[in-house]
This record gives sequence, structure tokens and C-alpha cells, in this order.
Amino acid sequence: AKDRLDELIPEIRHHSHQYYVEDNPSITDEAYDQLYRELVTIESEFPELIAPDSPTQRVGGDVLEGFEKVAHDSPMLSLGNAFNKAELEAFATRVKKEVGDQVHYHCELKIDGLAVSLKYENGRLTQAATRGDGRIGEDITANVRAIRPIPLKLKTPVTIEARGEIYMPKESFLSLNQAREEEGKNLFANPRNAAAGTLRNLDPKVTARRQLNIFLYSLNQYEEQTVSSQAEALQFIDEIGLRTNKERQVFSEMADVWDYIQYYQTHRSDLPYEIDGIVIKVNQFSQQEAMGYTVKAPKWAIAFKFPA
Ligand SMILES: COc1nc2nc(N)nc(N)c2nc1C
Repeated sequence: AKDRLDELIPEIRHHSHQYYVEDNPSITDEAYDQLYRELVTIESEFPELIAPDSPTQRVGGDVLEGFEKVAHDSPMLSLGNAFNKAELEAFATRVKKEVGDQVHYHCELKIDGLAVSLKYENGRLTQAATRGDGRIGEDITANVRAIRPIPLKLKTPVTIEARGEIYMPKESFLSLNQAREEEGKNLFANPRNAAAGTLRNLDPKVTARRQLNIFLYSLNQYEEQTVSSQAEALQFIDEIGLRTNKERQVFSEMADVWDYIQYYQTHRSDLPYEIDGIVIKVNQFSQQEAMGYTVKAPKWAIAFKFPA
């Protein structure tokens, strides 16, 4: 039985990674369900073999009394905003003044969700927390374990903290509100509120039923010192098995950044999730360090906000 588990669990993890993290299924749903049922059967016959990070251990049984408080190792910051082209140009001027003309901008979609911190020790998920007030958040590990695009075990046994955005896809939001309407319950105003309400629910079975998803955009440290830019950082985050947003691009000219912003302002309704803007970051870590932070936000990044 142990031998079979030792090949079955990695196989199920691989297919789950392809389906939930890469959005690129490697087997049919039926074939996956068959593997999963075999795992459940073996674990029910040999419960002593059940590992805490087994794919079957995502949804805890009991309802929580409340959420523990968590102090973040480093503050979860916010972003300075720009609402028009002039304010974006002003950001570029500040950047050039600080680090000179040789600068590249890493552009990312700003997902309209909830900021979260994920901690992995030796590749295993040990803690998930909300941003809270930036210093103190809430421990939502039980709920996060029920979000299938978030791996319980990474591809490599790294010890890191990853930060990103948990969100509810538009389709999940629409069908959730449809179900609530049929049940005579109040509706969620938007996908962000639906995601927040789901993460605040004390019963992980509720989270498991609602298809939340996630995009990670930073780590607190990178084991391979080959990571010296945001572009390389996201590549590393992909390689360890965490989900990142693929619409990212690097530009050297602000004119191209502006085109990128205009493109997504025009096409945001075609995306399967809601965005509220674009985040523009100085790409090189050495230049980020040279610019530093205000009390609240990095000086080397700006959020260009779309009109609501
Ligand atoms: C570096 O700090 C940040 N980076 C971010 N990146 C993206 N894509 N989206 C965010 N919401 C975000 N927020 C913060 C504080």
C-alpha cells in the first residue's frame, strides 16, 4: 500500500498542478477522479499512512471558532496610485532621477481580490494569512488549504513566504449569486466581496465549494541567487509550482507601458477575472533597493487605477 501511495500521490499532484495551476489538464477528469478514488480507498484501509499534505487532506472537518491573529514577518505594503497619464509620467520621472535612464518596467495586472501571504517550510504549506492592517493579519490556513490551485506541497522543498492575490473568477461569482438568489440569500456585490466573504467563513467546506483562485507576485527570498529582477522572480515562483499571472510584460519605454495599460483598460471585460488596474514596477532588484520605500508603499512601483 505504501509503495502504491508513493507513486499515486506524486502522480495526482502532477495532474492537479497541470489542471489548477497551469490551466492545462494532462488527463481527463474521469481518469483523475479514478486516481483520486484509488487514493481515498487506500487511505481509508490504511489510515496510519495518511500524510497531512496528502491531496485528500485539503478540507478539514471542523468549523473554526474564529481566526487567530498573525504578525507578518515584514509589513504587507500598499501601492501608490496613478489615475492618469501625467501621474504615470511623474512616476517615470522620479524613477529616472533616482536610477538613471537605463530602467525597465515590469507590468502586471492588478487583480481585484484579497492580498494574502503563504508560508511554506521545506516545500509544505504551513500558514496562510490575510493582509489585515499590513502588520497583523488573520490566519486563514484552513480555508486556503481548501483552495485547489494553492499547492499543499511545492515542487521543490524551499522555505519561503509568497505573497499574492486570492480572487473569485467572474463565472464562479455569477453562479454563486445565482445559487444564493434561488436560496433567497443576499447577493454578493462583486467578486472581490464574494472572495472576502468566502475567506472569512469559518467552515472550510464552504471555501472548498466556491472556486477561489490565486496569483502570486512576490517572494520574501529567492534561494537561487540568480533571481535579480521581478521577471526572474516570477519565473522562479512558476518553477516552484505556484500560480502566476501570464499577462505580464517588461518594457523599457513608458510609451509602451502606456499602450499596455490602454490595451487592458479596453479588454478587461474579456478577462475571466476582475482587475482594477495595472501595477508597474522597476524590474531590476538593485534599482528597487536604490529607490526604497515610503512608510506605506514601495517607491519603485505604482498602481495605475482604472476608472471603476
Ligand atoms: C510589490 O508590492 C505589490 N505588488 C503587487 N503586484 C501586483 N501584481 N498586484 C498587487 N496588488 C501588488 N501589491 C503590492 C503591495
